[in-house]
Amino acid sequence: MKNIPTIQRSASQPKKLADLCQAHQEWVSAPDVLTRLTRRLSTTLALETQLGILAEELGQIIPFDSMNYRHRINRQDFVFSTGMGGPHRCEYRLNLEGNCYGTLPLNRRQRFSEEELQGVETIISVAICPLRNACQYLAIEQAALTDALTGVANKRALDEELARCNQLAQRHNQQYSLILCDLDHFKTINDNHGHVVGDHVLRMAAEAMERSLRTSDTIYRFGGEEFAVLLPLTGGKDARDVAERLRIAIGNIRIDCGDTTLSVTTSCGVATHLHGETTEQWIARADEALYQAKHLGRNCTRVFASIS
Ligand SMILES: Nc1nc2c(ncn2[C@@H]2O[C@H](COP(=O)(O)OP(=O)(O)OP(=O)(O)O)[C@@H](O)[C@H]2O)c(=O)[nH]1
Repeated sequence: MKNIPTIQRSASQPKKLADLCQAHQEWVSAPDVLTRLTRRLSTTLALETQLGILAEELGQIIPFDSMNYRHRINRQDFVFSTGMGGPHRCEYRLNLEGNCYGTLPLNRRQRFSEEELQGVETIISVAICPLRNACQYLAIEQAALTDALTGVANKRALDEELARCNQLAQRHNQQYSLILCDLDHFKTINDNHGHVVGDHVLRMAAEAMERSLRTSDTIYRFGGEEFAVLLPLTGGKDARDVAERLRIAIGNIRIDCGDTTLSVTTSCGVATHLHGETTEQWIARADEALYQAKHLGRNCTRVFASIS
Protein backbone atom coordinates (compact mmCIF):
# COMPACT_ATOMS: atom_id res chain seq x y z
CA MET A 1 0.00 0.00 0.00
CA LYS A 2 1.25 3.48 -0.85
CA ASN A 3 2.01 5.90 1.96
CA ILE A 4 -0.47 8.76 1.92
CA PRO A 5 1.30 11.97 3.02
CA THR A 6 -0.23 13.59 6.08
CA ILE A 7 -1.81 17.01 5.52
CA GLN A 8 0.03 19.67 7.47
CA ARG A 9 -2.24 22.08 9.27
CA SER A 10 -0.62 25.49 9.63
CA ALA A 11 -0.97 27.44 12.83
CA SER A 12 -2.82 30.16 10.97
CA GLN A 13 -5.53 27.85 9.62
CA PRO A 14 -8.14 28.32 12.40
CA LYS A 15 -7.91 32.08 11.94
CA LYS A 16 -8.32 31.76 8.16
CA LEU A 17 -11.41 29.61 8.66
CA ALA A 18 -12.88 32.07 11.14
CA ASP A 19 -12.21 34.92 8.66
CA LEU A 20 -13.92 32.94 5.92
CA CYS A 21 -16.93 32.35 8.15
CA GLN A 22 -17.16 36.06 8.99
CA ALA A 23 -16.72 37.05 5.33
CA HIS A 24 -19.60 34.74 4.43
CA GLN A 25 -21.81 36.27 7.13
CA GLU A 26 -21.03 39.74 5.80
CA TRP A 27 -21.66 38.63 2.20
CA VAL A 28 -25.06 37.19 3.08
CA SER A 29 -26.19 40.08 5.29
CA ALA A 30 -25.00 43.12 3.34
CA PRO A 31 -26.22 46.24 5.16
CA ASP A 32 -27.48 48.06 2.06
CA VAL A 33 -30.40 46.78 0.03
CA LEU A 34 -28.78 47.16 -3.41
CA THR A 35 -25.72 45.06 -2.56
CA ARG A 36 -27.85 42.45 -0.83
CA LEU A 37 -30.33 42.35 -3.74
CA THR A 38 -27.54 41.97 -6.32
CA ARG A 39 -25.92 39.17 -4.33
CA ARG A 40 -29.15 37.32 -3.71
CA LEU A 41 -30.29 37.57 -7.34
CA SER A 42 -26.91 36.26 -8.51
CA THR A 43 -27.51 32.97 -6.66
CA THR A 44 -30.30 31.79 -8.98
CA LEU A 45 -31.42 31.77 -12.62
CA ALA A 46 -34.98 30.73 -11.73
CA LEU A 47 -37.27 33.64 -12.67
CA GLU A 48 -39.83 32.79 -9.99
CA THR A 49 -37.18 32.71 -7.25
CA GLN A 50 -35.69 35.99 -8.46
CA LEU A 51 -39.10 37.69 -8.39
CA GLY A 52 -39.66 36.37 -4.86
CA ILE A 53 -36.33 37.90 -3.77
CA LEU A 54 -37.18 41.19 -5.52
CA ALA A 55 -40.59 41.34 -3.80
CA GLU A 56 -38.99 40.68 -0.39
CA GLU A 57 -36.24 43.28 -0.72
CA LEU A 58 -38.49 45.89 -2.38
CA GLY A 59 -41.21 45.42 0.23
CA GLN A 60 -38.78 46.24 3.05
CA ILE A 61 -38.06 49.69 1.59
CA ILE A 62 -41.33 50.52 -0.18
CA PRO A 63 -44.22 48.58 1.34
CA PHE A 64 -46.89 47.46 -1.14
CA ASP A 65 -50.05 45.34 -1.03
CA SER A 66 -49.49 43.36 -4.21
CA MET A 67 -46.93 42.83 -6.95
CA ASN A 68 -47.89 41.15 -10.22
CA TYR A 69 -45.26 40.40 -12.83
CA ARG A 70 -46.25 39.24 -16.30
CA HIS A 71 -44.17 38.33 -19.33
CA ARG A 72 -44.83 36.30 -22.47
CA ILE A 73 -41.93 33.93 -23.12
CA ASN A 74 -42.11 32.11 -26.45
CA ARG A 75 -45.81 31.22 -26.62
CA GLN A 76 -46.46 31.00 -22.88
CA ASP A 77 -47.48 33.61 -20.33
CA PHE A 78 -45.30 33.68 -17.23
CA VAL A 79 -47.13 35.21 -14.27
CA PHE A 80 -45.85 35.89 -10.76
CA SER A 81 -48.18 37.36 -8.11
CA THR A 82 -47.72 38.11 -4.46
CA GLY A 83 -50.18 39.86 -2.13
CA MET A 84 -53.60 41.21 -3.03
CA GLY A 85 -55.36 44.40 -4.02
CA GLY A 86 -54.79 48.11 -3.41
CA PRO A 87 -56.42 50.82 -5.59
CA HIS A 88 -53.21 52.87 -6.14
CA ARG A 89 -50.90 51.51 -8.74
CA CYS A 90 -47.54 52.13 -10.34
CA GLU A 91 -46.47 50.00 -13.27
CA TYR A 92 -43.08 49.48 -14.90
CA ARG A 93 -42.13 47.98 -18.23
CA LEU A 94 -38.81 46.20 -17.77
CA ASN A 95 -36.94 47.41 -20.88
CA LEU A 96 -33.27 46.69 -21.48
CA GLU A 97 -31.30 47.27 -24.68
CA GLY A 98 -34.47 47.57 -26.77
CA ASN A 99 -36.11 44.40 -25.41
CA CYS A 100 -38.95 44.12 -22.95
CA TYR A 101 -38.63 41.61 -20.11
CA GLY A 102 -42.14 41.94 -18.69
CA THR A 103 -44.37 44.36 -16.83
CA LEU A 104 -44.31 44.86 -13.10
CA PRO A 105 -47.26 46.62 -11.46
CA LEU A 106 -47.32 47.37 -7.72
CA ASN A 107 -50.61 48.09 -5.93
CA ARG A 108 -51.21 49.74 -2.59
CA ARG A 109 -53.97 51.26 -0.44
CA GLN A 110 -52.00 54.55 -0.05
CA ARG A 111 -50.60 56.62 -2.89
CA PHE A 112 -46.95 56.16 -3.77
CA SER A 113 -44.91 59.31 -3.07
CA GLU A 114 -42.40 60.69 -5.61
CA GLU A 115 -39.51 59.52 -3.39
CA GLU A 116 -40.99 56.05 -3.18
CA LEU A 117 -41.38 55.87 -6.97
CA GLN A 118 -37.76 56.88 -7.36
CA GLY A 119 -36.84 54.17 -4.87
CA VAL A 120 -38.79 51.54 -6.86
CA GLU A 121 -37.01 52.64 -10.04
CA THR A 122 -33.58 52.39 -8.40
CA ILE A 123 -34.27 48.89 -7.12
CA ILE A 124 -35.69 47.76 -10.50
CA SER A 125 -32.66 49.19 -12.31
CA VAL A 126 -30.44 46.91 -10.21
CA ALA A 127 -32.70 43.86 -10.66
CA ILE A 128 -33.26 44.18 -14.40
CA CYS A 129 -30.03 42.50 -15.62
CA PRO A 130 -30.49 39.36 -13.49
CA LEU A 131 -34.18 39.29 -14.49
CA ARG A 132 -33.18 39.53 -18.17
CA ASN A 133 -30.80 36.58 -17.67
CA ALA A 134 -33.53 34.54 -15.97
CA CYS A 135 -36.01 35.32 -18.79
CA GLN A 136 -33.48 34.26 -21.42
CA TYR A 137 -32.66 31.09 -19.50
CA LEU A 138 -36.36 30.21 -19.26
CA ALA A 139 -36.80 30.89 -22.99
CA ILE A 140 -33.93 28.50 -23.80
CA GLU A 141 -35.32 25.86 -21.44
CA GLN A 142 -38.75 26.17 -23.09
CA ALA A 143 -37.29 26.05 -26.60
CA ALA A 144 -35.53 22.79 -25.76
CA LEU A 145 -38.92 21.27 -24.95
CA THR A 146 -40.88 22.78 -27.87
CA ASP A 147 -41.31 21.66 -31.47
CA ALA A 148 -40.14 24.54 -33.66
CA LEU A 149 -42.59 23.89 -36.53
CA THR A 150 -45.89 23.50 -34.67
CA GLY A 151 -45.09 25.22 -31.36
CA VAL A 152 -46.44 22.28 -29.31
CA ALA A 153 -44.28 20.32 -26.86
CA ASN A 154 -41.71 17.97 -28.40
CA LYS A 155 -40.67 14.34 -27.94
CA ARG A 156 -38.17 15.24 -25.21
CA ALA A 157 -40.94 16.95 -23.20
CA LEU A 158 -43.13 13.87 -23.72
CA ASP A 159 -40.40 11.52 -22.44
CA GLU A 160 -40.00 13.63 -19.28
CA GLU A 161 -43.77 13.83 -18.72
CA LEU A 162 -44.36 10.13 -19.38
CA ALA A 163 -41.72 9.21 -16.79
CA ARG A 164 -43.42 11.53 -14.27
CA CYS A 165 -46.91 10.16 -15.05
CA ASN A 166 -45.63 6.61 -14.79
CA GLN A 167 -44.37 7.27 -11.27
CA LEU A 168 -47.61 9.00 -10.23
CA ALA A 169 -49.71 6.22 -11.74
CA GLN A 170 -47.75 3.58 -9.76
CA ARG A 171 -47.73 5.52 -6.50
CA HIS A 172 -51.29 6.91 -6.41
CA ASN A 173 -53.01 4.38 -8.60
CA GLN A 174 -54.16 7.16 -10.93
CA GLN A 175 -55.30 6.51 -14.48
CA TYR A 176 -53.39 8.03 -17.38
CA SER A 177 -54.13 7.50 -21.05
CA LEU A 178 -51.97 8.07 -24.09
CA ILE A 179 -53.26 8.75 -27.60
CA LEU A 180 -51.03 8.51 -30.66
CA CYS A 181 -52.42 10.31 -33.75
CA ASP A 182 -50.74 9.74 -37.10
CA LEU A 183 -51.88 11.73 -40.16
CA ASP A 184 -52.96 9.43 -42.99
CA HIS A 185 -51.11 9.29 -46.32
CA PHE A 186 -49.10 12.34 -45.37
CA LYS A 187 -46.37 11.43 -47.85
CA THR A 188 -48.93 11.91 -50.64
CA ILE A 189 -49.69 15.44 -49.38
CA ASN A 190 -45.98 16.28 -49.50
CA ASP A 191 -45.57 14.64 -52.89
CA ASN A 192 -48.63 16.31 -54.46
CA HIS A 193 -48.50 19.76 -52.85
CA GLY A 194 -44.91 20.20 -51.64
CA HIS A 195 -43.31 20.40 -48.19
CA VAL A 196 -44.44 23.97 -47.52
CA VAL A 197 -48.08 22.86 -47.73
CA GLY A 198 -47.15 19.71 -45.74
CA ASP A 199 -45.69 21.91 -42.97
CA HIS A 200 -48.83 24.07 -43.04
CA VAL A 201 -51.01 20.96 -42.61
CA LEU A 202 -48.92 19.89 -39.60
CA ARG A 203 -49.34 23.33 -38.00
CA MET A 204 -53.10 23.31 -38.64
CA ALA A 205 -53.44 19.77 -37.27
CA ALA A 206 -51.62 20.78 -34.07
CA GLU A 207 -53.84 23.88 -33.71
CA ALA A 208 -57.03 21.86 -34.32
CA MET A 209 -55.96 19.31 -31.70
CA GLU A 210 -55.05 21.98 -29.15
CA ARG A 211 -58.46 23.60 -29.60
CA SER A 212 -60.18 20.25 -28.97
CA LEU A 213 -58.36 19.44 -25.71
CA ARG A 214 -58.98 20.35 -22.08
CA THR A 215 -56.23 22.48 -20.51
CA SER A 216 -55.17 19.51 -18.35
CA ASP A 217 -54.39 17.44 -21.48
CA THR A 218 -51.18 18.07 -23.40
CA ILE A 219 -50.28 17.54 -27.02
CA TYR A 220 -46.75 16.63 -28.16
CA ARG A 221 -45.21 16.24 -31.61
CA PHE A 222 -44.05 12.65 -31.36
CA GLY A 223 -42.36 12.35 -34.76
CA GLY A 224 -42.72 13.57 -38.37
CA GLU A 225 -46.50 13.46 -38.87
CA GLU A 226 -47.33 11.81 -35.56
CA PHE A 227 -48.68 13.51 -32.42
CA ALA A 228 -49.11 12.18 -28.88
CA VAL A 229 -51.69 13.36 -26.37
CA LEU A 230 -51.35 12.64 -22.67
CA LEU A 231 -54.55 12.58 -20.63
CA PRO A 232 -54.19 12.64 -16.83
CA LEU A 233 -56.93 11.03 -14.69
CA THR A 234 -58.55 9.52 -17.78
CA GLY A 235 -59.52 5.91 -18.42
CA GLY A 236 -59.82 4.05 -21.73
CA LYS A 237 -63.42 4.94 -22.59
CA ASP A 238 -63.01 8.68 -22.04
CA ALA A 239 -59.66 8.62 -23.85
CA ARG A 240 -61.35 6.99 -26.82
CA ASP A 241 -63.94 9.82 -26.88
CA VAL A 242 -61.13 12.39 -26.83
CA ALA A 243 -59.32 10.57 -29.65
CA GLU A 244 -62.51 10.62 -31.71
CA ARG A 245 -62.88 14.35 -31.06
CA LEU A 246 -59.31 14.90 -32.26
CA ARG A 247 -59.86 12.73 -35.32
CA ILE A 248 -63.00 14.68 -36.29
CA ALA A 249 -61.29 18.04 -35.64
CA ILE A 250 -58.45 17.08 -37.99
CA GLY A 251 -60.91 15.74 -40.56
CA ASN A 252 -62.62 19.17 -40.60
CA ILE A 253 -59.44 20.97 -41.68
CA ARG A 254 -59.73 22.49 -45.15
CA ILE A 255 -56.81 24.10 -46.95
CA ASP A 256 -57.39 26.18 -50.06
CA CYS A 257 -54.78 25.19 -52.67
CA GLY A 258 -56.10 27.33 -55.53
CA ASP A 259 -57.75 24.83 -57.85
CA THR A 260 -58.33 22.21 -55.10
CA THR A 261 -59.27 22.12 -51.45
CA LEU A 262 -57.04 19.88 -49.39
CA SER A 263 -58.29 17.85 -46.43
CA VAL A 264 -56.53 15.35 -44.18
CA THR A 265 -57.52 12.46 -41.93
CA THR A 266 -55.81 10.81 -38.98
CA SER A 267 -55.66 7.40 -37.32
CA CYS A 268 -55.52 7.15 -33.53
CA GLY A 269 -54.25 4.50 -31.11
CA VAL A 270 -55.16 4.67 -27.41
CA ALA A 271 -53.58 2.90 -24.42
CA THR A 272 -54.34 3.42 -20.73
CA HIS A 273 -51.36 2.92 -18.42
CA LEU A 274 -51.25 -0.51 -16.80
CA HIS A 275 -49.89 -0.97 -13.30
CA GLY A 276 -46.24 -2.04 -13.35
CA GLU A 277 -45.51 -1.42 -17.03
CA THR A 278 -42.65 0.78 -18.25
CA THR A 279 -43.20 3.87 -20.37
CA GLU A 280 -41.72 2.00 -23.34
CA GLN A 281 -44.32 -0.77 -22.92
CA TRP A 282 -47.07 1.83 -22.59
CA ILE A 283 -46.01 3.62 -25.79
CA ALA A 284 -45.64 0.27 -27.57
CA ARG A 285 -49.26 -0.61 -26.73
CA ALA A 286 -50.53 2.76 -28.01
CA ASP A 287 -48.43 2.22 -31.13
CA GLU A 288 -49.89 -1.25 -31.58
CA ALA A 289 -53.42 0.21 -31.36
CA LEU A 290 -52.42 2.86 -33.92
CA TYR A 291 -51.06 0.17 -36.20
CA GLN A 292 -54.41 -1.62 -35.97
CA ALA A 293 -56.26 1.62 -36.84
CA LYS A 294 -54.06 2.02 -39.94
CA HIS A 295 -54.58 -1.64 -40.80
CA LEU A 296 -58.37 -1.24 -40.55
CA GLY A 297 -58.34 1.36 -43.32
CA ARG A 298 -57.22 4.54 -41.45
CA ASN A 299 -59.35 7.52 -40.29
CA CYS A 300 -60.46 5.60 -37.18
CA THR A 301 -59.53 5.04 -33.51
CA ARG A 302 -58.49 1.81 -31.82
CA VAL A 303 -58.06 1.27 -28.06
CA PHE A 304 -55.40 -1.28 -27.09
CA ALA A 305 -57.62 -3.10 -24.57
CA SER A 306 -60.25 -3.83 -27.19
CA ILE A 307 -57.82 -5.61 -29.48
CA SER A 308 -55.75 -7.57 -26.97
N1 LIG B 1 -43.78 18.58 -44.69
C1 LIG B 1 -43.25 17.81 -43.75
N2 LIG B 1 -43.23 16.47 -43.94
C2 LIG B 1 -42.71 15.68 -42.97
C3 LIG B 1 -42.19 16.22 -41.79
N3 LIG B 1 -41.76 15.19 -41.02
C4 LIG B 1 -41.99 14.06 -41.72
N4 LIG B 1 -42.58 14.35 -42.89
C5 LIG B 1 -42.98 13.43 -43.96
O1 LIG B 1 -44.07 12.64 -43.55
C6 LIG B 1 -44.13 11.51 -44.43
C7 LIG B 1 -44.55 10.28 -43.66
O2 LIG B 1 -44.73 9.26 -44.59
P1 LIG B 1 -45.08 7.77 -44.19
O3 LIG B 1 -44.32 7.40 -42.94
O4 LIG B 1 -44.89 6.93 -45.40
O5 LIG B 1 -46.57 7.81 -43.74
P2 LIG B 1 -47.89 8.25 -44.50
O6 LIG B 1 -47.63 8.67 -45.92
O7 LIG B 1 -48.56 9.28 -43.64
O8 LIG B 1 -48.72 6.93 -44.53
P3 LIG B 1 -49.54 6.27 -43.34
O9 LIG B 1 -48.97 6.79 -42.04
O10 LIG B 1 -49.34 4.81 -43.50
O11 LIG B 1 -50.95 6.68 -43.52
C8 LIG B 1 -42.76 11.39 -45.08
O12 LIG B 1 -42.87 11.72 -46.44
C9 LIG B 1 -41.93 12.43 -44.35
O13 LIG B 1 -40.96 13.04 -45.19
C10 LIG B 1 -42.20 17.65 -41.63
O14 LIG B 1 -41.78 18.22 -40.61
N5 LIG B 1 -42.76 18.39 -42.62
